[in-house]
Amino acid sequence: MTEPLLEISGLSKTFVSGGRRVSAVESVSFDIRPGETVGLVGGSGSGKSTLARLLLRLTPPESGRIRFEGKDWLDLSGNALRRARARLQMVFQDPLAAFNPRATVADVLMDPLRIHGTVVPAARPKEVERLLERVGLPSALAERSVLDVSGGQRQRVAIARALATRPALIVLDEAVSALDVSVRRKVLELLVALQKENGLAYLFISHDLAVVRAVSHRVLVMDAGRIVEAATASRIIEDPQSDAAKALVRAVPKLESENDAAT
Ligand SMILES: Nc1ncnc2c1ncn2[C@@H]1O[C@H](COP(=O)(O)OP(=O)(O)OP(=O)(O)O)[C@@H](O)[C@H]1O
Repeated sequence: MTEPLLEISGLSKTFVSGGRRVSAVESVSFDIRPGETVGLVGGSGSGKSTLARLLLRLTPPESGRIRFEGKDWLDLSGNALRRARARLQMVFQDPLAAFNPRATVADVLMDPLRIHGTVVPAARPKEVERLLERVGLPSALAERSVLDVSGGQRQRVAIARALATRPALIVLDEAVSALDVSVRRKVLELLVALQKENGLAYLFISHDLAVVRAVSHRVLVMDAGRIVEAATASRIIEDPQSDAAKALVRAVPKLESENDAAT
């Protein structure tokens, strides 16, 4: 069996706010294999974004281990960390929050190429064109301001930026949640196609089980900081065990009728 790409064990994070302790992530353990999409679903406040932030090392855990591509991810620093970061990228719900609002699409894509030295400077404009093409955008978009493209195009630019450093894993945190149904479906199709081409793995985080079902090989259900259920999306939809999964399944028929309305 293939070695896991990412191995998380016993990961915990507590916040203290207003004198109250909140166990945002509690003893979370799971693996992701190369080329696999793991869906992470849960209601508001269940700990999904905190888990993503721990994974990206945007916040340190209290305890637990993360191994990524065979290395102790939490121990890496300096150049080794920079090299490893290229392999683990993230796409957020609102790419504008992560982009410089004065940037052009080309600037957004040039940044990671420069920071990670992915291609030599002379080859960067061509690489920008290639990245745009891979996410289904015309090369003419390169000179446009990031403020001047549609929400769907902007999310494709965010995916292209993540791809720029040739990652093995992309964490997508509510990455299609702000898009309308037909644009969302096209972006999901793009993610699946890119995975087939490149053997990418995804951690696909969403509050929406219907969206997670469309892309995930396996789904983890999170509730109050813990993983309370793990199975295929179809199994969870047909036979949810936990209260959290039951609540997420109840929300699915409504979304399916929205999808029908859009077709
Ligand atoms: N910086 C922080 N300080 C204090 N508490 C926090 C902080 N970040 C998250 N929390 C708390 O941790 C818990 C988990 O939050 P988190 O944002 O990870 O959940 P989520 O599943 O991503 O929710 P949502 O889908 O609403 O974003 C919540 O109770 C939240 O209030």
